Amino acid sequence: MAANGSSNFSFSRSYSTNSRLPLIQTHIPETEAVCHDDSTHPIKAQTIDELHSLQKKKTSTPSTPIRSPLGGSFSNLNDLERHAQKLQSISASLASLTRETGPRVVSGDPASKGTESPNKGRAAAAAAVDQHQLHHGPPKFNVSDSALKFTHVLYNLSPAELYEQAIKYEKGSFVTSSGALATLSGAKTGRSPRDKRVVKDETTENHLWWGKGSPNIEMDEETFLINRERAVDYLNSLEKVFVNDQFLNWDPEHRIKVRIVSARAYHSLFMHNMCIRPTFEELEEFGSPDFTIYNAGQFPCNRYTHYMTSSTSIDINLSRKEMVILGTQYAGEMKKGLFSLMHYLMPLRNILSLHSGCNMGKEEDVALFFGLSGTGKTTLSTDPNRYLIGDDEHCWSENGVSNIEGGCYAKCIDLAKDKEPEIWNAIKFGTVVENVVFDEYTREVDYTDKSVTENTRAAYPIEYIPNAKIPCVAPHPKNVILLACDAFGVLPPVSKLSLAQTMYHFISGYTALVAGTEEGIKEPQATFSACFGAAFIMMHPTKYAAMLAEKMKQHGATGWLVNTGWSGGRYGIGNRIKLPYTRKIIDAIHSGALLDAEYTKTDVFGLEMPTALEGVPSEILNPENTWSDKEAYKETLLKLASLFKNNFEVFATYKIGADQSLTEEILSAGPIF
Ligand SMILES: Nc1ncnc2c1ncn2[C@@H]1O[C@H](COP(=O)(O)OP(=O)(O)O)[C@@H](O)[C@H]1O
Ligand SMILES: C=C(OP(=O)(O)O)C(=O)O
Ligand SMILES: [Ca+2]
Ligand SMILES: [Mn+2]
Repeated sequence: MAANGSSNFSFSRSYSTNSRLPLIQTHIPETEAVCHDDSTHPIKAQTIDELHSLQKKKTSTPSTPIRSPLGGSFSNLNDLERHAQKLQSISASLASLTRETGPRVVSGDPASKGTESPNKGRAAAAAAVDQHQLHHGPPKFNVSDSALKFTHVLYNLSPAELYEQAIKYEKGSFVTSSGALATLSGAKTGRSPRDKRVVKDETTENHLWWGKGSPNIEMDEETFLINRERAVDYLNSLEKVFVNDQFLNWDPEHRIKVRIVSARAYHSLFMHNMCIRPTFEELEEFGSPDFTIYNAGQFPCNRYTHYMTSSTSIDINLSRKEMVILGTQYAGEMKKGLFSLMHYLMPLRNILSLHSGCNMGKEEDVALFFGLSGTGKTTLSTDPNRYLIGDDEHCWSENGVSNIEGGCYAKCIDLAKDKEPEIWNAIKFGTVVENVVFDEYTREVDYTDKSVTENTRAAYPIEYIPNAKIPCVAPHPKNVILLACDAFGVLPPVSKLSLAQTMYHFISGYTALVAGTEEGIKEPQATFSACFGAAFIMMHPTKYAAMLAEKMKQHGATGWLVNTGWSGGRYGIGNRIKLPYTRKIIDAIHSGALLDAEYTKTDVFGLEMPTALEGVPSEILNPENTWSDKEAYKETLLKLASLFKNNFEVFATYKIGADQSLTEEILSAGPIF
């Protein structure tokens, strides 16, 4: 038979996208009517089962040979021991803290009837591990039914295997026309910052930022354990769980080992993409994790539990090095939860954690892009003329900048191939697309469709961006770009900042978007989020600000404020600044051209705006010029200035850095009116 089939049938030429199925031409030319089989290979399999067993090739010699010690021989005892240890470590992660017995943890898909031996580098079951053997010796009392069951562990599966798991077992999983895995995150399509809890204990009480304005809503150790038990019980009640062992931070000196236990293939693939992927060898040597996430997102927390105010809870326990997720399946919680962890761990090592994108030019000039959600970190750090270091989370240490993650998480609402080709092309096999709508027949994604949510997302490994720099590390930054999407339309498209202004705007963390899709809301909603990521910081914002000031001074970095929002009037009257203009502005920052430009100073905010810039119409550089109603401009400007002022009041009483002078300088770098 002709392998490509083209000689004995062809698709009808009249096939159009309207007809659901192409017609098949069944007329076969006389000369080709006979099916010739030239193959000289005899069939190797004698049975269907045997045929199927031939389909999957073992990746390596059996370093992890058997499911049961009785099941066969093994060549390397050390390997076997290592894998037994790995399984014990996973079993320890899944152990209940209140019962002496738990389910027996075994590796592999329960559906594959024990015929598959795991690949090299994976945890294999040398034997099923009883949790009571690990922790408490033989059971004396308190035996529960769960001790009689098995929990199968699907450990660091490949994207292909995770696709199969998702499609087989998770409703709402589909392969899109570009090969991505489309999933639904359930009722929650964004993070739930009000449901985040942090355990307050002796260690964290004095170290963390608590109280008004802080993202760290307290809970006690006991409540954490109640929620942890709830999550562990839920996970153990399942036939199988997914376990990912991966890394955070590309700086090898400060690499953190994380384990993610989850119930969905979607979550496992998401983290596979977002964290740093270990090599087989690194996985063999992984040992026990530095931090563990229990994601039981399908299962709610109990509102009768102390400190709980809804069915959702995201709980961080820094002393136990654990995080528990209940009642939300939004995958971004895991990524941003780990980011919170880094905001605690890294400053302890005198390393600054940053909610920023980062890229590097050919001359090794490095830029950071700070900004709240939707302001352009991912879009602008993904630049065909520069090396991508990362789109969202970085560390700035003595060694320079390092990406915390191994992937990117791009917004995809209104994504267009011509405007953002790198991100568009990254949405292929292996990429998870969340909450997008697609054509039920062609499986082509409609990126303009907001039916499920406006926060549609794509998570892909960073190497899916062609000019990503691997390893994702870079020298000290030259430019620090603060992005604000100003829906009031009064901030200049770009301004050069003094160090004190950079600090003022960094601590303010301003952006203004238009609130959701609620009808009737025309007024922009100002958001102030300290350090452009108040939801993730663990200590007081001034701690991070002082570190940033110190580093910028030491390395001579220049601060910039870039408005990626409105021009020509506020939302409803003006328009969002065109992305190609913003890109030209960013180019001029990178090239150094803007450093030498001519500047004028704005009223109220005292921002230095360039008078001209290549590729951008000069009249838009001063926002006042773009407003036809000058009175409205002035009014809106003053309104925004007073919002800034009110927001900053709480910081006025804090000392920033070693002496009072920096604090005073920063205070006077705000709007004056
Ligand atoms: N002038 C502009 N600058 C940056 N982004 C813009 C601009 N105009 C429209 N956008 C859109 O705004 C969104 C920015 O989102 P993204 O880069 O994912 O933000 P972040 O990573 O900071 O959350 C993208 O969808 C992008 O296409
Ligand atoms: C994933 C997120 O990051 P960002 O919107 O900044 O890309 C988030 O805030 O949930
Ligand atoms: Ca309660
Ligand atoms: Mn982003």
